[in-house]
Amino acid sequence: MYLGLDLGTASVKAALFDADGRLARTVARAYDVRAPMPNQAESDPQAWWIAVGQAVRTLLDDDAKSVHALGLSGQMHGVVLCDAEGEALRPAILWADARSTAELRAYDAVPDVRRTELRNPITTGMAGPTLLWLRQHEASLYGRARFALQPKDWLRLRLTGEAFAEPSDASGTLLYDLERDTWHAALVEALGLRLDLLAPLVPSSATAGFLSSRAAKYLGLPSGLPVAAGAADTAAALLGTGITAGQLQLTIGTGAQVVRAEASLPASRPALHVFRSSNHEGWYTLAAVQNAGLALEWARRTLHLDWTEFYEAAQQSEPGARGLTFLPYMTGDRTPHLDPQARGGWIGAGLEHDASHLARSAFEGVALSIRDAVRLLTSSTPGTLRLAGGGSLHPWWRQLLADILQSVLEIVDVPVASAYGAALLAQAAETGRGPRTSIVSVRSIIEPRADAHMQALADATERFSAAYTALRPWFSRR
Ligand SMILES: Nc1ncnc2c1ncn2[C@@H]1O[C@H](COP(=O)(O)OP(=O)(O)O)[C@@H](O)[C@H]1O
Ligand SMILES: O=C(CO)[C@@H](O)[C@H](O)COP(=O)(O)O
Repeated sequence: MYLGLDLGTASVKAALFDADGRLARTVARAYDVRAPMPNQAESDPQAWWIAVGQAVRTLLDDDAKSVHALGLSGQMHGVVLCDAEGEALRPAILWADARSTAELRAYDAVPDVRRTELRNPITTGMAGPTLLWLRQHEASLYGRARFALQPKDWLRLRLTGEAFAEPSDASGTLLYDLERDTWHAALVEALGLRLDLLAPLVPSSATAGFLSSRAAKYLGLPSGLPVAAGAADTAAALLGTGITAGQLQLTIGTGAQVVRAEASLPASRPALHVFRSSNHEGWYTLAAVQNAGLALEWARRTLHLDWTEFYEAAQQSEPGARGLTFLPYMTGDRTPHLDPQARGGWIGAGLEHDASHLARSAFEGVALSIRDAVRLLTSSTPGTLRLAGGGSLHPWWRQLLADILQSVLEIVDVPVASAYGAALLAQAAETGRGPRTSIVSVRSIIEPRADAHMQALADATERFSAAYTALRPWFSRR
């Protein structure tokens, strides 16, 4: 058996797969994302550690002795500032954090050629700008830290006692040279950041340490098991769902990611990311929707509804939510607007609206934001997208997505694609043979409808775009 651990933004997913790639069981444990100040998003790594322990111990049952190796995947871009043993010096600063707006200017001073080698827009929430913020605002912690790690690399340090990074997460830090496929030492130096904070790089499918006796006891596993370097959650999901060059995937979790796997290193395009995949040679272009499950969760909590009630309320409203618009930009927007100052909320509420319209417009707003990302990535309406992620499971929501995207959605039979990708990397690390091809198959297909309610959705689309355009100057003055 192979254990895949996906350290997501909202929860950790632990999943056990047999050597043929069949899912045996999966367990999730949630933790909090906090905003101590406006524009911030943090999580406590100790809460991650507790959730990992609970999830793995619950998952294992009697299978502990049959586990051959572990692999990790995790939320991208964030920073855990820690000591040599992985003791976090402060809460992790996450991808959804926009505190580093002023620090983005430091990248302007870097010669263009180096910026091009990053192949990515300069945005808040990425490790580079976050480290610039930490150097400026928490200089003593910054000076004292031994490592600045991405979340799953921090988890691996806690599991093995060794610190490593790997290309799929490192390429999402704005400190990585996509052309030479290594840390961008010259850029790190030009920014005045500490290169020694970045861990040595190994391939995603390499063994990057062995389970320490302390961690083994904590998880209920044998000590000495190989732990694969693993991959960023999006890269792991691509491996898990078996997407190949040219195919498109939509993952919906806390954020949503629209991804096209690429056979060669793509040129950079405004408001789109280019990251390394988990293969030795492979990349993907990513349109990043900053607020998906995160915005729905916010709306649901604000309306004091549980998920079942939230879906029921939304289905009681007519399409278009009787003219109500919801902007989901709770933590700013990446694709397409690259606007960390943007914010969310309901616009156009009148006495004719009730909770059902508020709920329906929240789902429509998130779907329309995903539509914007899809359009920017593909410049058209894509025929088919493969769907993954814990925020994409409800049948009514899937149909609404297909209708708003006007694309066919393929539903695969592995609910935890990133954890599956992590387990495939664990198997590759143990066998030394490179990741096996995913065995997932398409279980069902959601066809977009083209009936009467499409006019209401078309009107909602127009209102949604106009609302952001009208509000952009107001957001920038906030
Ligand atoms: N029934 C649901 N419908 C839509 N979104 C949901 C539902 N339940 C949870 N979510 C949202 O989906 C996200 C969890 O999905 P998951 O793939 O586990 O995310 P992550 O990898 O970010 O932890 C959370 O942001 C949560 O608010
Ligand atoms: O920000 C990105 C990609 O740019 C995400 O891949 C994050 O890593 C969040 O993932 P989820 O927690 O939403 O799955």
